[in-house]
Amino acid sequence: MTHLLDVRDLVVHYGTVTAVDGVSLTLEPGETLALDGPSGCGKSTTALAVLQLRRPDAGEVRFEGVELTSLTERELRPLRPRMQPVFQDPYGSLNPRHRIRDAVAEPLKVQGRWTEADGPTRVAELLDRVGLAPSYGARRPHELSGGQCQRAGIARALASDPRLLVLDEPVSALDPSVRAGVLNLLADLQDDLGLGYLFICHDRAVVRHFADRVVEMRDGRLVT
Ligand SMILES: Nc1ncnc2c1ncn2[C@@H]1O[C@H](COP(=O)(O)OP(=O)(O)OP(=O)(O)O)[C@@H](O)[C@H]1O
Repeated sequence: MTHLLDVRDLVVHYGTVTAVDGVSLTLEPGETLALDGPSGCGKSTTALAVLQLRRPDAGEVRFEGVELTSLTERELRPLRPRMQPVFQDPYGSLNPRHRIRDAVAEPLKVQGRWTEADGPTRVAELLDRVGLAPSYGARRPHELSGGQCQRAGIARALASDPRLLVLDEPVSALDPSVRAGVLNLLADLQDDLGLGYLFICHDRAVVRHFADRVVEMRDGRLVT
């Protein structure tokens, strides 16, 4: 059976520090797997290695059946849109000088899927899909609240038509009052689009509510 994501014996070193020490996990379409554990245990490094934003030192990452670690950057390029990150800091993931509509349009343009006839409509649809009124498209990130900005980041991720979202503490930096709204949005998107979520979070209540399965990490390893 081909999993959406199949990670085997992943190892990542930073110099003499072994941040990830033999992590194996699988994820199916439409499923949320939470990665929980204390600060410094290697959760973010696992996320980066899955996305091939940090190339692992050993192990395999199969995404939709394709083994990524042996691919060159050039070979990875067509696959990258299908696995999108959403990071903790909503402002950090958007260029502060770009209007929201341009940030959401950029993946479409880079991937050759932009036309003047259809592109603006697609951007408006994506903003609507994440609960942002069209007028937000003209704003820049600092003119949005943290929750609105995270929604814009999610719209930008969706512009690539991903199958997998790697969500690294996506609501931890948000005001508690807006967290539930963003989590509900993520749940709706998963229902509609069948996205797989690798969800990094150390808030037990959120994990219990949101995840289908939870794996716990300690000192670079999964504990069972
Ligand atoms: N760029 C880096 N260079 C050197 N060491 C790093 C780097 N990034 C992380 N580390 C180290 O690797 C280990 C795992 O860090 P990582 O950020 O993956 O953990 P984490 O579980 O995501 O922590 P947090 O919840 O605090 O984000 C830690 O010991 C950390 O100090």
